[in-house]
Amino acid sequence: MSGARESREERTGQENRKGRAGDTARGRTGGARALLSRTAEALALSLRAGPVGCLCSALLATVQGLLPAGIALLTKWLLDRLQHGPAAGGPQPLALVAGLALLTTLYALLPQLSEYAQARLRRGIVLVVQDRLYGAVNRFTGMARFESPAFLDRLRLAQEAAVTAPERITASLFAVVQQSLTVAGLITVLFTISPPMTLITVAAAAPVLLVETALSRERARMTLSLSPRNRRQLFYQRMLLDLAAVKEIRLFGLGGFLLRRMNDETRVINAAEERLDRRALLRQAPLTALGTVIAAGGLAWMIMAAADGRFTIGDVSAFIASVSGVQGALVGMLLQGAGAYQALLLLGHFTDVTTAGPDLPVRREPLPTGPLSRGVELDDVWFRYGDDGPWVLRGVSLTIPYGSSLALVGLNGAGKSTLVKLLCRLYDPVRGAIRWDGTDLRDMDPGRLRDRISAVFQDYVEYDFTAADNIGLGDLAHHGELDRIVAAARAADAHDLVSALPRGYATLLSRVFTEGSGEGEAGEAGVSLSGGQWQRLALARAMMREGRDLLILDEPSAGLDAAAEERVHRRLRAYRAGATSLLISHRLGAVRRADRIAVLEEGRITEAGSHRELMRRAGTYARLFTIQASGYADAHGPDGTGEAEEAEERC
Ligand SMILES: Nc1ncnc2c1ncn2[C@@H]1O[C@H](COP(=O)(O)OP(=O)(O)OP(=O)(O)O)[C@@H](O)[C@H]1O
Repeated sequence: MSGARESREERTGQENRKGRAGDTARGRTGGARALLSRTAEALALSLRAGPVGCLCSALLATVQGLLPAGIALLTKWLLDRLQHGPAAGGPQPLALVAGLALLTTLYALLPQLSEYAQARLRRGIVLVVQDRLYGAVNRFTGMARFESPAFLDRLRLAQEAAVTAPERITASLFAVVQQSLTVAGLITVLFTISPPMTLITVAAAAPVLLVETALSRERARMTLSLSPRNRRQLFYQRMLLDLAAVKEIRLFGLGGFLLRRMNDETRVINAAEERLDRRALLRQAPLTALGTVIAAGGLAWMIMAAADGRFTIGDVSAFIASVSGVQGALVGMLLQGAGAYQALLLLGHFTDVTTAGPDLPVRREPLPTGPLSRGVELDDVWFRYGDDGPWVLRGVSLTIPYGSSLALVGLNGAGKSTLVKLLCRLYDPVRGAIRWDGTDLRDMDPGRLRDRISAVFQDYVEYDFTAADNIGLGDLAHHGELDRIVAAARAADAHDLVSALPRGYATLLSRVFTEGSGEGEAGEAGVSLSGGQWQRLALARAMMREGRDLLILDEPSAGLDAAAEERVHRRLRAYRAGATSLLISHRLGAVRRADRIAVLEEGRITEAGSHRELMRRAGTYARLFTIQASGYADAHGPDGTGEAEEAEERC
């Protein structure tokens, strides 16, 4: 193996690894720098999502923050004026009453305005964040990350973060700004009255502040440690409501079992929360009492001083307003800060996903992917899903010459579908290479390569769209062309079944959505298809991709009845004639007419040749074929003897 090749293989291994796990190191820590950069990121996101909503929220927070100090000051002046008359100086009582009325009205109205501005901002953020997250996921060209439990876990957290975190961080920041201004304003008012009283006010708030700081850290830790349990709880919830699982859950009586497991998780979560709440109560109660004692002591001293004429009634009123105001604002700041801290940790997962590097290496200037003219070649391809996993493909060398059909046969788990994933460059080989007319797939743009391929995958998708959409999605450029959709349906033996649907090609195929439902309307239920009918639509979708260079059919007829299978394969043979194709099927009758048949056993090609050559060779293929053919022969005649040849023909 050449040095260049070795280093490419090393890189591929690393990329596959990176693809499976994602970039795990970044973003999940709660270090100060990471938190600061995430705060900046959340703010930038909010500004982008709704600059007006953001500025309005900031302005409202500033005004709301200063209002308590203003109200305390006006109240003090009013009381002083009432106590000492014009000698007290300052504005007229009526002006003070009017000022107080204005400020208290604002105090009542501004929260509603700021709720409106933040809801507007929230909607904008959801759109931007959704676009960013799913756009990033869509840019992953391979599928390793989608098959990695660690990355899927991260993706779920990122989804959660996308919905809540940026808005929570922004809202918390505004709230912290508002409460800081409240604290600063009240302390300034108090300081003008009495610097020692300012100290007493801060001292009264300090114990609660300390205990809340410790508790918010504990809460953040608990949320993180309970997150796997929360995810499992969600999994049980989903299972209990999942349409695909209903049959098994009912038949095997699994409902109670799943419910018990879900409740067990909830009990553990509840117990942990209960423990923390109890600790909070035990610590908060005495310290809150201590804070109150300090404040009460300060108040007693102030009243005595007021009796001596050193303070006015207005001073006493400002003191009472400030103590409760400062304490409330400080605790509020802490709670908001704790909420923001948790949201910032969660945002780390969102950042990880949206900034994850490419999962497969793509050349800066990919080589052109021309129309296939010579063929596709697998050269000593080795592949495994993880560095410590078993080899799934072990030195596979195969050629699909241009214009010919290759059938791949093998037992379950032999590696056939894996090979398909590699051909579509959803993974890269760990060793060896796959070449398209001599060009390594890794040197091509994956999008352009896939544009030249059509495929029916073993696990095809059932889209909750109309029948026409289900087929038209095969070629988005011609998605709305009914003639082409009908031609594809005919080629896949799906036209009659679609025509018989209540609204033909416009019928919605869904058990989840309803047809023709507008806002507030229930709409008609969509139509459900059988497995074999869905499979024919998947085939039609592949047929929609006219003029592609390589057709891959991975078990295209597994769910079809015998008559449909025969019709489909007849049409497929006509469709494949002259085209380059790879057919994978356990139904050996369907593969026998391929130009070449290769047998894959435990990741190795053990036999290759035409049907007749392989039957003469009497190896694995012949054995498997005979087993299947004899099944038909048994069914045909009472003793099954002398029927093999006839059965072979029928196969
Ligand atoms: N995402 C994955 N991660 C780890 N191992 C995998 C993954 N997908 C498949 N495998 C393993 O790779 C091996 C080959 O699987 P593959 O699906 O390619 O087999 P197959 O020949 O298509 O089988 P079948 O005939 O049952 O469809 C199996 O042992 C399987 O467990």
